[in-house]
Amino acid sequence: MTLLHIDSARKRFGGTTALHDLSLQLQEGEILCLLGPSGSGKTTLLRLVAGLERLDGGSMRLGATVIDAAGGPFLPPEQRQLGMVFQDYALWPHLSALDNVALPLHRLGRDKSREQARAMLADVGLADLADRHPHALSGGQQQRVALARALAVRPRLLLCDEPLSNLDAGLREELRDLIGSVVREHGISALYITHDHREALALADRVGVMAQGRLLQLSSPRALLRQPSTEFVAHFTGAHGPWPAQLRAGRLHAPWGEVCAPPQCKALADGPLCLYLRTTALHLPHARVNQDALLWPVQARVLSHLTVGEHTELRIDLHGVTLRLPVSDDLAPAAGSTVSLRIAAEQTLFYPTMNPTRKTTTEELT
Ligand SMILES: Nc1ncnc2c1ncn2[C@@H]1O[C@H](COP(=O)(O)OP(=O)(O)OP(=O)(O)O)[C@@H](O)[C@H]1O
Repeated sequence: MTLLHIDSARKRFGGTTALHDLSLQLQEGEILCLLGPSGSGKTTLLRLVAGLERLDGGSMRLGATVIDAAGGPFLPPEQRQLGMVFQDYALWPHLSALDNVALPLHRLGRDKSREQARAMLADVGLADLADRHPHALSGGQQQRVALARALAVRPRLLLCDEPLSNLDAGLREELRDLIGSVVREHGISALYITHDHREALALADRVGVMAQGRLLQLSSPRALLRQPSTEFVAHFTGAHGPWPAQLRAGRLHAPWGEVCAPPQCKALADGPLCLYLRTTALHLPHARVNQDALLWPVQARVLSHLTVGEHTELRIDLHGVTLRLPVSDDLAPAAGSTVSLRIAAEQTLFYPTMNPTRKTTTEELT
């Protein structure tokens, strides 16, 4: 069942149009992540849903209730039954973790509200720190308190505005997984905004990619990875490229030579194309691959080795595009050497273009 209906939402700030007639629907129990670069309109959309801004065009419904319609009804934020988690935790500094979580439950009375707050703090792994004040908690712990506070009121919808962006990389993953599991356990729907595609892909049931106030694609993480609808979406969700290519009579002329065009080119007209790929489509010499797969042999130049946490990565130059490839420690060819790779052709992505050397930018989307 649909919980949140956003229908042709438009928002202007002076001469800037922050949202251009954006429509989407969020289902009950769904975690929907909005992903996009800075200025794409993510926060504006979240603030409109929260009731902190008003629509200039279109409408929004929460269940059967119209919460905002341009020139029509507007439901104040406090009547929308929403929970919110922000980047900066927004805890009361003079209250303990327990009292921060219990405060919005005050209608239940002191004992009951504290009992529920304690249970919620236990759900986010903070049972032992309930009596600490925010200044005595780490950033990650403060964000757990903020999450517990937002969920304690059993909101119909949880709104998260880049909740992990002030935390270190390791902690971000841990808290991302906690948010996902606690939100799902409580059966709550969430609208979650981020500019980190890994975060969105790991957490969401569906991801919406935004640029310049428009929704470019709304898909499951799997569909988004396999079939990004535009070059911009491919690039923004971590695909590498572009490599210029030419399609001619079932053959592909790529920088690494003339090869058999993969099935996904069938729908495309002959002519210049931009080719993108994810590192999962690149196989090292000894990697096991499906023998029936169409593989293109390529040579890449090793630029350097990087140690990323417990993993080693090779920085390679593949026909003019630099990318990082995870490798095992025992396979670490020297910088300056050449490494033979195979590209899983069926996992490559193609976009028609008039000028195969250009990179899509957000400006071009307007
Ligand atoms: N209160 C405001 N007054 C004027 N312009 C605004 C206001 N809020 C947002 N904008 C503009 O609207 C556009 C969308 O901004 P928004 O903050 O929604 O983007 P965002 O995707 O959330 O970016 P970020 O990731 O940097 O927060 C931007 O051009 C921004 O400058």
